[in-house]
Amino acid sequence: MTEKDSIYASALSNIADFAFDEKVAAVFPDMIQRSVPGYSTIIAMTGVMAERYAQAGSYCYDLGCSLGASTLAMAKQIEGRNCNIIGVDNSPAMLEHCKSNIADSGYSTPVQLLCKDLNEVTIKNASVVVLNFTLQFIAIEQRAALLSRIAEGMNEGGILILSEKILFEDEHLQALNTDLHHSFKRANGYSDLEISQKRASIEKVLLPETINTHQQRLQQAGFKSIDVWFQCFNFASLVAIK
Ligand SMILES: Nc1ncnc2c1ncn2[C@@H]1O[C@H](C[S@+](CC[C@H]([NH3+])C(=O)[O-])CC(=O)[O-])[C@@H](O)[C@H]1O
Ligand SMILES: O=C(O)C(=O)Cc1ccccc1
Repeated sequence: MTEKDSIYASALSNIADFAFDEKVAAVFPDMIQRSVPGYSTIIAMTGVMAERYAQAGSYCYDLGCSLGASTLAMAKQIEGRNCNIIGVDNSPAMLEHCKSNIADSGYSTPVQLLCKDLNEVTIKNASVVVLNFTLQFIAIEQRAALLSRIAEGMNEGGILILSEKILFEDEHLQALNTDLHHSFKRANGYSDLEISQKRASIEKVLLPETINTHQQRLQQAGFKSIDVWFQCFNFASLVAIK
């Protein structure tokens, strides 16, 4: 079973920038479940959408696959469909845990894991591409080029699933949703100290944008039909069809 996240439970004299190291990898399922409202729904529906859009003989990409949650949801739903899943992450610690999760799962869908930066990954013959809470960690000025490369590597009729922490243009809504997110974390057992120390550690590395910015960028990248299919407080998921 997964360990409990207590990384920010005691007062730290120096709060380092958040990194996907072994300490995080060991507690990641607990951390993300207790930190992202709607996480399990987004993962399960990623599988459901993959089932609908996966084209025979194509690739399904899980970009920023972490411990493989979205990969496994897809692997389950597309068994016997002659598709390959490619999971990519640039954290060796996360990918080690991912590898054993895939090995333990027993689904027949072939999965290949790559330890690579997303900017160096070739996307080709893709019918499903998943960016679940990953684009937010990519430098803002690199996001448009990455999405254009993804669109180029996708087949007509393919789907991109983009899940992100989001910002609000309206400052009242921004304050409200940040507050509701913190209440959600408190309800899941995180203390005020844990919430504020984690907030400081992700401040410079997790850079959210508005839904509007995401939609415009997806359109510019070449996607045709774009919609928000899920939102809970300051977390949202979009679909974009090529
Ligand atoms: N440049 C990069 N190249 C490759 N990987 C990267 C890069 N930057 C960050 N990552 C990887 O993106 C993942 C983001 S977590 C995704 C959760 C998963 N999708 C899930 O649905 O369970 C989201 C979160 O922790 O909020 C981490 O594993 C990083 O190592
Ligand atoms: O914990 C938070 O406040 C978040 O915004 C979500 C999150 C989840 C896992 C790693 C980094 C950020």
